[in-house]
Amino acid sequence: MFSYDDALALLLCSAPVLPAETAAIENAGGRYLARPVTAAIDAPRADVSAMDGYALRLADAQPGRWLTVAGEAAAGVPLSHGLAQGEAARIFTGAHIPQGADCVIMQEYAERSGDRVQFSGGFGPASHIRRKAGDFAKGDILLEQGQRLTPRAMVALAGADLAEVGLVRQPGIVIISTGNELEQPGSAHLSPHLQPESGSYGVAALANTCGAILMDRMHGRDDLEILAPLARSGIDRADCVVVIGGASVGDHDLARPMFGGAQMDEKFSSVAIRPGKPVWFGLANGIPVLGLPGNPTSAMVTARLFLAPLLAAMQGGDGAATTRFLPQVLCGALPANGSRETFVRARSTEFGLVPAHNQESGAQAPLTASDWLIRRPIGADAVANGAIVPAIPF
Ligand SMILES: Nc1nc2c(c(=O)[nH]1)N[C@H]1C(S)=C(S)[C@@H](COP(=O)(O)OP(=O)(O)OC[C@H]3O[C@@H](n4cnc5c(N)ncnc54)[C@H](O)[C@@H]3O)O[C@H]1N2
Ligand code: MOO
Repeated sequence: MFSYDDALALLLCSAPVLPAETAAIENAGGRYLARPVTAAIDAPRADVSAMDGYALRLADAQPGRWLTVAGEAAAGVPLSHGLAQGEAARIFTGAHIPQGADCVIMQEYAERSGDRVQFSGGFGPASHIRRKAGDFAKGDILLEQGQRLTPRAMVALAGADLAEVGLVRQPGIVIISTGNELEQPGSAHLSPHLQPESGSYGVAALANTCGAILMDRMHGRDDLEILAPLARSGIDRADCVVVIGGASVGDHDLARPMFGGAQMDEKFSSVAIRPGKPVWFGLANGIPVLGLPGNPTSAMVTARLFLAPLLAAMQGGDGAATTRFLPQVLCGALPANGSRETFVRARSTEFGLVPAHNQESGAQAPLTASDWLIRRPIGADAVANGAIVPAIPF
């Protein structure tokens, strides 16, 4: 059996990176950069005011000294001339600093009388001037290749004055669920032997947050003659295929046999984790195929542990970074761990992470509130309330 770290490393080094394309920045949010982003302009473009007030020479600024207001500078509408000694310009946030001025005094300190102004304070130390290129300079690399365009990064991208950007193509995924007992949500009530196929809905939503596009969701009964064509259709169309269920060792577990017609290069099957031990991964005709255990909690945990990094890596991102465990405060206690690494479902609160009472791998309800996974190493000692534990958002 593989350890989680070894299985993840195998998956990441065999993940094919998809080709690049150019896209309008409107559609770039959440996607991965195929090339670094270089600023086309300075920001700010010139020295600009950070406040509404008056621009002047600091040497002229003394309490009670009247200066002549020589005009107005607003954002986008600069003063057409420089400032002479003894002059001030009315200025607004974002306006270019007039030539000759070296500070801005906030209007709260100003007393205005006709075209004269004097100040009661505000003479420093802040000059309230944002310097030309103080944020970034033309030619600076603002975003690296492989970086994901977060909402925050989108500001810098647009601020760099770029209309288009080089991105890695989004992976199209096909999800295949298996099982005679499963029926589309909304129909399971028709028979006591049916239950809703829930796993694919969670996995599809997770894949979506990872930048993938759901091409198709297919379901097949536990019959190789039904499942093999679904597998074929998946690897013929998709960049990545996810199979849910049929991963274990039972007579009806056909997730791997269904790819029998393809050239299957299996990288791992069975990982020493709980939940999710039967998770498996391989390349079928070169297409990544991830097999998730059918139990809904197991499917979601393994999707988070393997599908999220896989999709990041396929988009040229840092797959390992998606599962970087962070120190978190435990709110509650956890027992000693056994011979498989355990990923405990927990809920974040202001006091720390509270483990869910129900840690069953077949559970569905605890998933609604469990927004973190706590990692428990093999053989770990029991931990008490307040301990620092490694965890990732779930
Ligand atoms: N003899 C052994 N039996 C089992 C082992 C083992 O090592 N030896 N492993 C257990 C573990 S761990 C898991 S996890 C399960 C997972 O097995 P499968 O991937 O084959 O899952 P299924 O048997 O297809 O289904 C398990 C369970 O989950 C329900 N299910 C399946 N798919 C979905 C779906 N898309 N949506 C909602 N629910 C789903 C299914 O109805 C079953 O109840 O195997 C253990 N057995
Ligand atoms: O993945 Mo199974 O997770 O332990 O029920």
